[in-house]
Amino acid sequence: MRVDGKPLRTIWPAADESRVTIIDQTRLPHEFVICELATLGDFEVAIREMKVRGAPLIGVTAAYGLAIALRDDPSDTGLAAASARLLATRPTAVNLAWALDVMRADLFGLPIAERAAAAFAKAGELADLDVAICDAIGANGLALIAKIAQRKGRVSILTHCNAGWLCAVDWGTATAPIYKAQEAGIDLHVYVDETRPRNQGASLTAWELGQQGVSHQVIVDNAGGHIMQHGGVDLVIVGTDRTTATGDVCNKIGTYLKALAAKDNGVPFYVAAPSSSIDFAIFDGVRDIPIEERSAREVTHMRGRTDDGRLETVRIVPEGSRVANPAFDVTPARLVSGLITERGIIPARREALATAFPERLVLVE
Ligand SMILES: CSC[C@@H](O)[C@@H](O)C(=O)COP(=O)(O)O
Repeated sequence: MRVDGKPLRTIWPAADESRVTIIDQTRLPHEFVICELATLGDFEVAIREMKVRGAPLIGVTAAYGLAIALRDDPSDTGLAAASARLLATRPTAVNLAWALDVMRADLFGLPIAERAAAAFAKAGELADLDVAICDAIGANGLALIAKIAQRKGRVSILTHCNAGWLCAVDWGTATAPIYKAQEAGIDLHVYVDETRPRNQGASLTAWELGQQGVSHQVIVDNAGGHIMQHGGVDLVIVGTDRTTATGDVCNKIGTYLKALAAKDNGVPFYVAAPSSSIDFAIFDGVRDIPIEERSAREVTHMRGRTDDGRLETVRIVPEGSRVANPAFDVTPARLVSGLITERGIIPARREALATAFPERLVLVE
């Protein structure tokens, strides 16, 4: 994608393999700041504090973090310890575990002296794979948008959180079909849920759609149902942090309410679901997906730029009020019209997932 007209990925390695560079997403949309990650600790902080966030990007970042850690200790113990530290940074998006599993499977059989270089190369492969997957999701999702465009002309899409190129390495998951439709000349409008408490919609999705020149409006999280009732939304596309073997979808808190509103209003609700987000070991998302509980401060405080240009954080909740801050919720498969995967659009059903991704099936049940 492009920032100020220049092509960019969200993460890129230094030529000497000593570090990687990321966009610090906690500074957007007010400041565009890049920073370097050179130690395992840097990677842990970047993921935990959400300088990088979004399921696919967390996975790729962890892969690079493992590669950097192996430069100091490439032994079996070093590999296991670094992997455990990275895995502990965030609990919900399964891409993190997936990327670390893929890395470990590749590295364990290798001579210790070769591991660090091999790990760096493998992390690069995972980054490229993510781009290819999102590109394919874009091509598959484009067909949905094109069909609506044929019927109606302008297509209005609602999205939640940031499942844009900032959540991945490039293209994004939910935004890939939107960017492909834009390239195809389809007239589009995107409603962007602000996505409290961290405002990934208002701060990140709106910023990136603006950079790409896509028509959009930020709406408060409670507005989507109203707009759907009045025929304003043709299609909902969201991302996923973990898709179960049965097609339940865990995504940013508030996604479930949008799915309910979509169902009640006959609006198709699609989930852009890369295979790296599928957890074939989980069958009941509501019961079994670990939901990250984040700090109360994300709810009690808001950060923004004042009219005279200062960045300020202010309290919006009374002192003394307690806070709950679950970061994700689960949308049951019955509310999902379809999963837009890199292998096509499939029903959110166990048989369809197993048929599309047979190599990912696990034997547990
Ligand atoms: C494709 S990444 C998942 C996204 O769909 C997004 O909605 C999301 O939940 C990201 O969560 P975040 O907490 O910002 O890492």
